[in-house]
Amino acid sequence: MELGFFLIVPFSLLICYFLKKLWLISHNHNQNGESRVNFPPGSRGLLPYIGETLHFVAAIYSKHGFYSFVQARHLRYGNCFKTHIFGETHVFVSSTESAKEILSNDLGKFTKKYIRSIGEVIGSESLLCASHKSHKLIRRHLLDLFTSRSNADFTKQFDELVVKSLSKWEYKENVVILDEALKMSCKAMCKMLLSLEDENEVYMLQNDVSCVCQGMLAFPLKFPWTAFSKGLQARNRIMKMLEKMIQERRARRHSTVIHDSKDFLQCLVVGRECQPSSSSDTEPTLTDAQIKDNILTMIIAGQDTTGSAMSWMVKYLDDNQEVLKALQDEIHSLEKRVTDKSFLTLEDLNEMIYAAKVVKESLRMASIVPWFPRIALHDCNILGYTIKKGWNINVDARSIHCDPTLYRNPHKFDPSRFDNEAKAYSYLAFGVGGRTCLGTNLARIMMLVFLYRLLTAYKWEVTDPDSSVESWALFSRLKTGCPIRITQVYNQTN
Ligand code: HEM
Repeated sequence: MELGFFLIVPFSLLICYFLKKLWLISHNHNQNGESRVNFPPGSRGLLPYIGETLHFVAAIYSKHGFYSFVQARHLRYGNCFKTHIFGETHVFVSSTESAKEILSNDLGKFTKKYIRSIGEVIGSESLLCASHKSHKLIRRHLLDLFTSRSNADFTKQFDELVVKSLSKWEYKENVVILDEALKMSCKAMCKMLLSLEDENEVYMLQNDVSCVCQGMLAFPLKFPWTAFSKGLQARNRIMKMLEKMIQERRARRHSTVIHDSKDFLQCLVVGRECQPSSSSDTEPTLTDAQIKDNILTMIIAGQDTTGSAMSWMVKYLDDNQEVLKALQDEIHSLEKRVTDKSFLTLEDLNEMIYAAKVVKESLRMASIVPWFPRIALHDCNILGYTIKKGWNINVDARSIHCDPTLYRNPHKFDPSRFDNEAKAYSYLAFGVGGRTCLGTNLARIMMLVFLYRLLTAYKWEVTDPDSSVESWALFSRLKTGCPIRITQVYNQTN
């Protein structure tokens, strides 16, 4: 009787298995129960909702960070694969053709999508989360602020700030580039957006922004001790501060006292009086909620990315002394021409031809924003595979940046590869299309000014070469933060 039972169970399971297979074949479905159309390769995991979520979370905590999850599957399946995480299907694509189709989005087949916790913490009116229609309006208003005049003002402001910050290193031996770069980029954003300069206020805002960033990545659990709740609380404090500032700006508008702060907030509050507007006169101005959410968005988008990029750049230069030498030669010859002036100008930066390539190559190698999330609005076909409406489709910028058919010897740090124009859609450090980074020029300015001042003020060497990445970070960040040992450079003028 017992033996019979032990034979019947596996036998029945076997029969069930074959029946299911027969059913799937007759109904034109594959083993996962999907219709036999050509879906991208990849695994949906063993359990329905969980899918490959646990693998993804394990990658987040690994030495190589969350991107290692994508990288492993890219190696296994190629330029297009699918996975199932947090109950949703995600497709990753990494060819220039697919990047063009998705990012240019000429046919309106895709839209941007962020997970719920991101939307709640950064705000539903943020450029990152707003509906297609609102996004267009907000983006047009913000674009008006990034003029050549504001770039020129920003160059001077940022240079002043870097000179001041670097002078404080004089009595230090060791400096962590990421910490210093985050402070500098946060101060720069506060000044440009809000004319906020008070050290304490900037410090408090930086802490709140960091809580918001952590909340954006956290599980949306609203208990007082969770990162998500802390992110929301920090957001509320920032919103209150911005509300107060907006009221002050409105009051100033009617006052007879002349104020010279023409920061971004002022321009957005006062509207087209301040802007040589390209947006039509009939276009609605932004609501307070839109202004507040997008000031917060710009602080986050501008601070963390640029801070991380600077620390990667210093690490790559330290790892590649011959590049550092060529860069030093360029900067020292420029230094001879600019020493008489107090601060760098945009024209000076335009002369930093090799340095600009160093910046570009650092951003390619680091791929600070490793993939760009979108969602398919209709069933469609990408690289010969069927993509279902509602699936997440991510353009894997990092794989494109490391594709040996696009970049020879892609893991070598070689700025001179940009002597020639890169192939269309192969360089995605700032994205492409209607969602391209608004701060591309600002980021370049910050990185060039920082390079110039670092190389002319100090000699340095990285003291911890570890290239592990931080586990829970919004953007790709070095875990060590890139610590350096510095010695001051004394030139003839000292
Ligand atoms: C090295 C520094 C930076 C990098 C690598 C970077 C990268 C990017 C990328 C890749 C995107 C597009 C993402 C997508 O298409 O899904 C983006 C969007 C954006 N970036 Fe940056 N960024 C940097 C600095 C800045 C700065 C300084 C600002 C300052 C305002 C800024 C503001 C924005 C905004 C507002 C968006 C959203 C644009 C939209 O959705 O229409 N970024 N950035």
